[in-house]
Amino acid sequence: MTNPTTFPIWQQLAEHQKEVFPLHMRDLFNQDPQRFEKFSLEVDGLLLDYSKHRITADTLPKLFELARNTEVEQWRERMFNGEKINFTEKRAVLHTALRNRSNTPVIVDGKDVMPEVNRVLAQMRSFSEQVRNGEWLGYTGKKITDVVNIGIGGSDLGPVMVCGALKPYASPDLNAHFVSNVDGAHLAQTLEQCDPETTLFIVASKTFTTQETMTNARSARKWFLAAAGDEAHVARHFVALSTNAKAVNAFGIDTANMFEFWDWVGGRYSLWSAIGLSIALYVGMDNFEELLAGAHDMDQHFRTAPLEQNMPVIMALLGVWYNNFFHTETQAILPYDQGLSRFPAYMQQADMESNGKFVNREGKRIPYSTGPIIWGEAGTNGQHAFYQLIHQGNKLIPCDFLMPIQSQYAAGDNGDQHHKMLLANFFAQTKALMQGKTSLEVKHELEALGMHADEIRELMPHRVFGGNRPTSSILFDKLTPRTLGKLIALYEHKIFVQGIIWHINSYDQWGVEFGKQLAQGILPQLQAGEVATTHDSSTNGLINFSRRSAS
Ligand SMILES: O=P(O)(O)OC[C@H]1O[C@H](O)[C@H](O)[C@@H](O)[C@@H]1O
Repeated sequence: MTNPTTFPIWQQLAEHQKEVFPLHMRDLFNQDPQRFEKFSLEVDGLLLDYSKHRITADTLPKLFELARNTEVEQWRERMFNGEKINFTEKRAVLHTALRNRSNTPVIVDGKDVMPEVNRVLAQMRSFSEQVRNGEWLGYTGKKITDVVNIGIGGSDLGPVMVCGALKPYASPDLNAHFVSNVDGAHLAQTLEQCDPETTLFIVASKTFTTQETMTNARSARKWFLAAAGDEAHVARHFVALSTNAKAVNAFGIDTANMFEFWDWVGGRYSLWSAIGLSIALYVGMDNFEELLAGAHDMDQHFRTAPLEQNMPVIMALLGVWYNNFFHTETQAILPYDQGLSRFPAYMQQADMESNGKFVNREGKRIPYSTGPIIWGEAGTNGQHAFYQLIHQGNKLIPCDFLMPIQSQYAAGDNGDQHHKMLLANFFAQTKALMQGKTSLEVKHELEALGMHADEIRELMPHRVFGGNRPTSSILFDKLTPRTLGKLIALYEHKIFVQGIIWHINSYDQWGVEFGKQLAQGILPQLQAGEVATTHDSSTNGLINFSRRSAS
């Protein structure tokens, strides 16, 4: 069966939702003091508290049955074993091999990929160590002080997010910059901070054909050559991360300066590959390998734990519960950690590019909801912006709250206070979203302030909080490279499980191609300054308006 809604369990879940819907979590907590113990799980130092969800003891067993009916366990093995589960691109999906620290053979097309994976890791170690210890020098003999990663999408977001998160582990002698947008401002503002003599450019592109990256890389090369003069110096200042040796060569980067990866690494799953070179340079190869080790820990857990104790599976099923039975449309990711401020953006690509699909694996239009809209922002900032809607809007928004128990920073004498405040806000928000505030509580509160009864009556509806808003809390000791690796892999596997249940291919992204194709057609028209007549009237109108303004 390919349509999950045709399994009897789907219908049972829909019925069960009708029973659960009227229940309030506040009452569920009052009735069962063991709720936290029953609905929380600790794996390798990561705690997932899923007790603040609209579930009863009957909910997850039904969802596990759905997972079993849709063959999540079998598909999981297919992925780990290198089967070509990305069938529209005829590719295996093996980001797990990139961090396979136990080094067991992983076979693709009859060949073990591990020797190649290890070869590139060794190349990354050797290069990053040379740059960091000053053996690799710029063309005038100076040490590299700035690394500029030029890439976009999966060749940017992962390294940006990880470098932001692992800043406390970074070398103080090396700045990491990331240029992605084809808007010239991004490159120009970055180059203002760099000196051509001491800057290393990493051109990161799986395909090495992406318009934005190639344009930025060409402009960076021009900027560099304007100072360095001789083309021969390019070799010391430009390296490439790609699967496409031919295009790297054609661009003018010696393939000796190329760090390879393979077509079985999806762009949005590529930070574990050579695409992580900027991370290795910034925090050192030992820390990069710790990141891989953390992801490997999570891979082992995901692969071996029974569904009932499997953290990515539980997160995925809760997501399906809301998405398909409560018909929620979005999922917020709210890290209470400044270093993780790009984590929601990273997860946006990982999740939405993977599961934003409208046909199933047979190419049939899907009659049920697939991937959610992922969004979010670091706490506590978000609290002062959009949390109003989460608390009192009329949309149900499941939220993931994430936080390290210990900070990496002591902000002066007040250091501990900062972190305690952050924790207090985290706990308070999830509590408030769960329990809400009743009219009686509002009444007592306002009476205590000495407010007149008429005014209380008028204000009451505005000050009531419905609560019953679902949150997962993910706590961990400290945001170390290893923990970060686990966290990212946790979400990757959550996305995988949901894709299997929805019976879609989570590993292609044809939807991105269409806009790219059209842009390729419009660009020559803009360059030629032609009057546009061949498009719809809106597109013609916009192009022609831009011509007028440019002249
Ligand atoms: O690494 P590249 O080949 O330059 O691709 C960069 C990005 O481009 C595309 O638009 C894809 O949708 C992304 O998945 C990919 O990460």
